[in-house]
Amino acid sequence: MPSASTPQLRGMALLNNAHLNKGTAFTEEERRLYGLEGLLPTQVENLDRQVERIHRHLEAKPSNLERYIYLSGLRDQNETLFYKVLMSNPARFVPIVYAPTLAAVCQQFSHIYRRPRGMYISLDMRGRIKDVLQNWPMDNVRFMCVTTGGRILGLGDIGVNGMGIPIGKLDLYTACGAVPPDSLLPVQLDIGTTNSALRADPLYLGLRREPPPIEELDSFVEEFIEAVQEVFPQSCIHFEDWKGTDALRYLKKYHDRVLCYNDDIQGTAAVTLAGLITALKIKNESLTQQRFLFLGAGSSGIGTADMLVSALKQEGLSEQEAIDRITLMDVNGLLETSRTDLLPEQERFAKDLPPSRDLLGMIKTVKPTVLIGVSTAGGSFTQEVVEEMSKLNERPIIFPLSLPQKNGECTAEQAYEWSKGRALFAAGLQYPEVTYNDRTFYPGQANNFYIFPALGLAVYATCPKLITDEMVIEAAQALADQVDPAARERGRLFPPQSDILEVSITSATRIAEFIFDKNAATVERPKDIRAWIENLTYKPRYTD
Ligand SMILES: O=C([O-])CC(=O)C(=O)O
Ligand SMILES: [Mg+2]
Repeated sequence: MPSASTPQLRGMALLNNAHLNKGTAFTEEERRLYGLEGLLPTQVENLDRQVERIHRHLEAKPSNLERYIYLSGLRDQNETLFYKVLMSNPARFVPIVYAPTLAAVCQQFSHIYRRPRGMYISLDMRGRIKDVLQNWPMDNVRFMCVTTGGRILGLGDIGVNGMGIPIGKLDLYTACGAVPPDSLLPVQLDIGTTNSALRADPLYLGLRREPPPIEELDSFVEEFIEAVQEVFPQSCIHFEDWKGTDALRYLKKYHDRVLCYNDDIQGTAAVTLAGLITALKIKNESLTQQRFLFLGAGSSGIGTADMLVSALKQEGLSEQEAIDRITLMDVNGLLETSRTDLLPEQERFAKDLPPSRDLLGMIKTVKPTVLIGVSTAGGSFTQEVVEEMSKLNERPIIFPLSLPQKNGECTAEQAYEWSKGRALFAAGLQYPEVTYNDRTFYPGQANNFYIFPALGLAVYATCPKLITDEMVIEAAQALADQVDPAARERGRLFPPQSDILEVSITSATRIAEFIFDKNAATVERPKDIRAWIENLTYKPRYTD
């Protein structure tokens, strides 16, 4: 991709450069100047007219997967137009370039593959990762979204097919947070895959081997992290959709060493916390009055539980008091002290209770006010579970967060129906409004896209050396504070997606302020932080 110092491209080379191409929007003068005359139809159009045509193309497509493929092609032809389309209607396009369509995209990634995007760093490149990173044409990389594909959404290990996720997450940095796209680099660490069906697929694009033992993986990741520090010293490493144990281990290892962030741990935790803060404003209760039960104790479950402990401590509880409020169950049952399979991060939450695999029984024992699902066990919040929560609580807080839809612990309709309209509900995906007993309910989408684009924009602007949990909690607070009382009145837990850019800029301003207050920024504090941030944001428009 070109930078300011790139010599002016001409003719077909200019039309084939997605970064500089304007297509039919090249003016007559530009067409003369750059050898484009005769290469374009006569009409000179503006960006809005071009967007209109794209909308028509998209309408004619039979599925969101086809729309995704079409939009990826558009990005390869004309980046400005691609982002203009996305930003013209985020509520419509986020579900296409991101969840839920991304689940289908990732499952078929090797089959629908068209052109390379981002970087693929494989185990075979050990010892040379630094040289390989230097092949990337841009040197101002500020965010790398990195996956191994080890746990993509609720799809398990899908190896390099997971590359759809870093691409999609980074699209949202721009579409929802206006972070300039040329500062973003999607990365797939190809470590092989445990998925034998994929390895047997002749079209599969990754290494056909099992992932290496842990020590080997650790040294590969270490070489990668070190190489990033040298080649892109300003870049934040955004870990996404690694196998749960890897996610927890590497965040712990690197969070106070390099600028990094784990979206599944910290982002999911922050958006859940934001939803809780809003739900508690509706209930007029405090966080310290709650008891939390989690189904799922992987990276998202533990990450959210850890962040709750931090938030409860900020509200005055001791660490032990905070931990006592939180109970977790996973596929092997309750996290309790006799279990021998727990990670250190999980052991801290182990209860002195007998073993149990019975969610309903656990609800009766613990009497939670908040039930959170991060288990990928579709349908596990049964009617009995929701009814028991509703027996214990006037307004039960029920967040089935697992993705994709078939992995969700219950649907919005089920939660409202089984709780007789009393549940305060958020899911990982956006459900349409639900009408129950003549009342309309607005299910929230507790998705980390309310957090990472805003946090990313704040980090882009302030250049801190590390991302701390406190900054992430500030992001949650900033989000919750943007749900106004009238919206809360209608049971809404999150701001509308249609305003996502405005929401992200407001959050980013708050987070940046916080970073300056903590003396964690490495740039000078401006007088008007919001205006300064707005000035740094990417605007999809053609430049001369
Ligand atoms: O990608 C999403 O929509 C949420 C997420 O991080 C995950 O499920 O891993
Ligand atoms: Mg994720």
